[in-house]
Amino acid sequence: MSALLEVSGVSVSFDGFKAINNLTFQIGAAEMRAVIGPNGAGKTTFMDIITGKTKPDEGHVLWGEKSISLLSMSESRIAQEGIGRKFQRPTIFEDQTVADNLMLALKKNRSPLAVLRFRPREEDHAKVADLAEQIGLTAALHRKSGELSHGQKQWLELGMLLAQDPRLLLVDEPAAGMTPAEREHTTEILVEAAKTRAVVVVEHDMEFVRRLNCKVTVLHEGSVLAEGSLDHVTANEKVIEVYLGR
Ligand SMILES: Nc1ncnc2c1ncn2[C@@H]1O[C@H](COP(=O)(O)OP(=O)(O)OP(=O)(O)O)[C@@H](O)[C@H]1O
Repeated sequence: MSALLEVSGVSVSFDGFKAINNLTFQIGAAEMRAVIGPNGAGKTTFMDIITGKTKPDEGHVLWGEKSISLLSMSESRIAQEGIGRKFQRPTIFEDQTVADNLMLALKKNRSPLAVLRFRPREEDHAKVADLAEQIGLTAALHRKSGELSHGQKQWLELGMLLAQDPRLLLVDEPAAGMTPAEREHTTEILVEAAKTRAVVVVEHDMEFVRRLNCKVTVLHEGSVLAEGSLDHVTANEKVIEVYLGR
């Protein structure tokens, strides 16, 4: 399987402190990956590098079939390439309905004039209905988004990201603050999404990671400490020492 994203030998320092240290990482075009690691391991910085927010001091970040470098691209250019990121805090339009939020997020020509002239067509309504189904919000389509529960808001934001049809979706702690039932539904959305795209989930909750049932990358001090199935990495002595705290 050829990689969709290939990170190699990447390092970045902040005031002399190496937050990412010779990091190597690959993900395929339709793959789910969990990234775990103790606080300060470099998980956020790793995602910042992929999305162009932070530029590394050295290394390569190659993207797609043509292995183009993401390093010289702006954040918005990288987003256009098909890399979507979900932060912990949802950024939905609370005064708008679920349907409106999804409609606004559809992949469209985003020039100001095009946005003003945008009149949804039948296919756009169908896409919105499809997305609502994927995130389990069909019954809430016409509710104001501000009235949704915490979990529902997170799903709506996932739906808005999926509306852009990213090839790689980066998700930061999707299960934080959710009830067990909400976590289960979140797992389903992500597992489904990873059938047709790459999904990287940064998560502290081991039960959640177990249910994702995917390869796990353990970061420590800015490098990959271990990689493999959850059982494989949690049996690793170094991982037990630094992460599981024994
Ligand atoms: N802009 C910055 N300036 C200085 N130091 C930074 C900066 N960004 C991150 N760091 C440091 O780099 C290290 C890695 O941070 P990062 O936030 O990537 O870790 P993390 O694995 O996401 O941690 P957490 O699980 O707590 O979110 C930390 O020691 C952090 O203090």
